[in-house]
Amino acid sequence: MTISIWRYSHLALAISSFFLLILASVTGIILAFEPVSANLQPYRVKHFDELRLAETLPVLRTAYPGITELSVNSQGFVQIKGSDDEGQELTAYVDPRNGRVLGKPVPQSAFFQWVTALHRSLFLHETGRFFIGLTSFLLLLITISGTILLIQRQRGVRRFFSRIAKDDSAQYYHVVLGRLSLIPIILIALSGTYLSLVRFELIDVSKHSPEVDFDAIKSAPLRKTSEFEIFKTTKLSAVESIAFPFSTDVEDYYTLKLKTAEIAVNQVTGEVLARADYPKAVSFTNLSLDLHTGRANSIWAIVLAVASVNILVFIYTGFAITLKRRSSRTKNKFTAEESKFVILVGSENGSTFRFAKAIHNQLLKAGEKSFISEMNNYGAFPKAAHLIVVTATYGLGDPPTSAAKFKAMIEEYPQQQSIHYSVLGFGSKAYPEFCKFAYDVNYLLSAQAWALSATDIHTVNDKSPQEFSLWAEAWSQQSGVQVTVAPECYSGYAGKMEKLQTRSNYPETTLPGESFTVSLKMRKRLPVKSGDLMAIYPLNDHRERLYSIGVIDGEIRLNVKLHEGGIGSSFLRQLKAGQMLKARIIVNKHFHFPKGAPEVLMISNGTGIAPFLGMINENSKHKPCHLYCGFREHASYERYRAYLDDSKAQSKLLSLYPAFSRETTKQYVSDLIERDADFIANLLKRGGVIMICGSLAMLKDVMDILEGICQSQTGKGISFYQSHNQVLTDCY
Ligand SMILES: Cc1cc2nc3c(=O)[nH]c(=O)nc-3n(C[C@H](O)[C@H](O)[C@H](O)COP(=O)(O)O)c2cc1C
Repeated sequence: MTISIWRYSHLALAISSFFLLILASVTGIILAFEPVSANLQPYRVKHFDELRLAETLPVLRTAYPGITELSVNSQGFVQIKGSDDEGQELTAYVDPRNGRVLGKPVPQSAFFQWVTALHRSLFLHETGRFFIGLTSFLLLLITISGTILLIQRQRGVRRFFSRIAKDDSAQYYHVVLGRLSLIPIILIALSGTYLSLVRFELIDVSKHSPEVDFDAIKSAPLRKTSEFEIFKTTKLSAVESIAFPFSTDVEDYYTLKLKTAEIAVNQVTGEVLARADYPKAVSFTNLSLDLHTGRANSIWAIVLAVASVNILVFIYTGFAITLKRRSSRTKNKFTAEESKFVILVGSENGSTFRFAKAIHNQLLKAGEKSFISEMNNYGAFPKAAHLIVVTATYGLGDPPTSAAKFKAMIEEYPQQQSIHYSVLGFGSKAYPEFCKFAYDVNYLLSAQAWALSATDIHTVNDKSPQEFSLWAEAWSQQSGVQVTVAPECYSGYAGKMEKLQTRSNYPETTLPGESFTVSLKMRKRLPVKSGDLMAIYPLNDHRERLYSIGVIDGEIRLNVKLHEGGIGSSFLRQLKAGQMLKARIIVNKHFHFPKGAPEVLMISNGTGIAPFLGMINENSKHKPCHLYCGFREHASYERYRAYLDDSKAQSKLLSLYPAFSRETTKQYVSDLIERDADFIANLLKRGGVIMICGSLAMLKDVMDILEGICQSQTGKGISFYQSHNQVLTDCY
């Protein structure tokens, strides 16, 4: 919740000041060139910072007896005023070491004058100055709120400088540049605000001249200027200006205007006649001017210019992010109460909403009553038959703002009828807790009495249209409503059809409810792996059926359960050896054999064993692999036994635990998992991976048991291991 308060403040401040910020930034970029070009002038002498007044004033007075004033600008150029030998007025930059004229001061160009006036006051005098001051202050607040958002995004101050995952270009650049230019922008804003307060006399910077007691002025002893103590100790770089005495009269004195004080110096004795220190605010004003204008240092001026360019980039990327977020808002044609399909979305930056909206639009097009909203708007859905939750993950596996209340609300408002739910998680593997919130939501839903799982949870890494399409296919198959990857999500996705040849199809006597195995030969070597999916189109129309693939000895193996009237299984069952088949291979990367894992535990029931048979075959490195497989009767297991025994003999499979649900001692695969709780907990602690393939009912039972094991033995929920890719599922 807090994140949204800072975000809305950040946005509101940016909206209220963006026009003036653009103007101030553009003019600021131009004005940064003035100190850069000024600093390029050759009027600052070598070792300027070391020069003392005792060295320079006598030289200048000798060279220019008519000198009345000396001033030092912020670039360290020494300018004198007075009259030359011929009595002509003289204004020049000089070398303070020898009095040599270096050049003539040129007034600020008309262009820079114009830009300066625009930057300072918008040509509106005091009113303009007020608005510019206010803009500086707003920039300060924007920077503060932006910094807080950045800290929240990075999950703590200590991670402020840790890597930023690149997942969305506008946001990525907004954040990366924000972090880079944070300090210069804060300084621009602070100094600008301060200078405005000074300008409106809200800060007192009044300088008082020193009060000289003329009665006390001494005319002896006569000292040389080079021996004046104050001149020996004062550096030229500390001076703003020096007024020379008009005459040799002892009552005429030197007036030294330094950066911090004004001092009157007896021209005969060199004594300090009086001193008036400036208030501290004067030093702050000078510092603010240096920081705000870059007048004293070309490199800083360039930094300021770059920071000003960045402000323009922030304005652009900030509004791009906002527009994207707002584009996800949608008006519903049907109410939550009357809709059969309810889509709840957890999205921070709008991209998840785009995908969810594509589903919603397709449902509406198919004539269905569909309702889409934020997850926080969870409520009663009396007519709903399907609930689709599409959510991103943020922070440490946290919900996006629009889903922050979901967990609490779901417990509070149980639905009155059964609803088929499906969870689709969006996330990025660049973060340690991949799609954690989606896993949490899936688990939470699975625990609700009214909720029936329509599909296994699916995840989408970096907005992958392919991964989205896997969910769409699985869900379409269950719901009977076709959902595809809409062009707004991805325009280039087109599944390529491959030609495969049937090698064998057995047993030939398969009856409905029983399973059979189809072996398919690839005409050319396809980059297919066990765990990938194969889509077939049995009626040559949009109707698609998906099967898990096991690859054994270069052949694709499908284990299929024959359904009475099932178009996919009936089609596959009638294939004869040698017959050709057109199919689409769908890469299902998240369910490939985890090569990096130290140990793998596979859990299946029924035909879910198919991908595992291939993975065991793939295990040439003899990684410890354990298979827990459930069947109805011994007969179904017999078909795989020889192969599995052989794999054990070759050390490709370490342990094998079959469970039979329709034999005299009824046992489910979940019973075996419960029995081996300690072993499973230790396997997870060692970094091992659990893979589950089979029916959704089996998945629910197994996940409930795994949740209990994980909570009691590791102190972490199952979603933690799911989000760390230690629990992989592919169920239907
Ligand atoms: C600050 C930040 C934190 C994120 N944290 C996670 C995370 O912990 N786990 C994850 O899987 N994805 C994480 N992501 C990636 C987002 O979930 C992913 O990009 C998602 O597609 C964004 O969806 P949205 O545009 O609808 O908000 C994070 C992204 C950002 C910007």
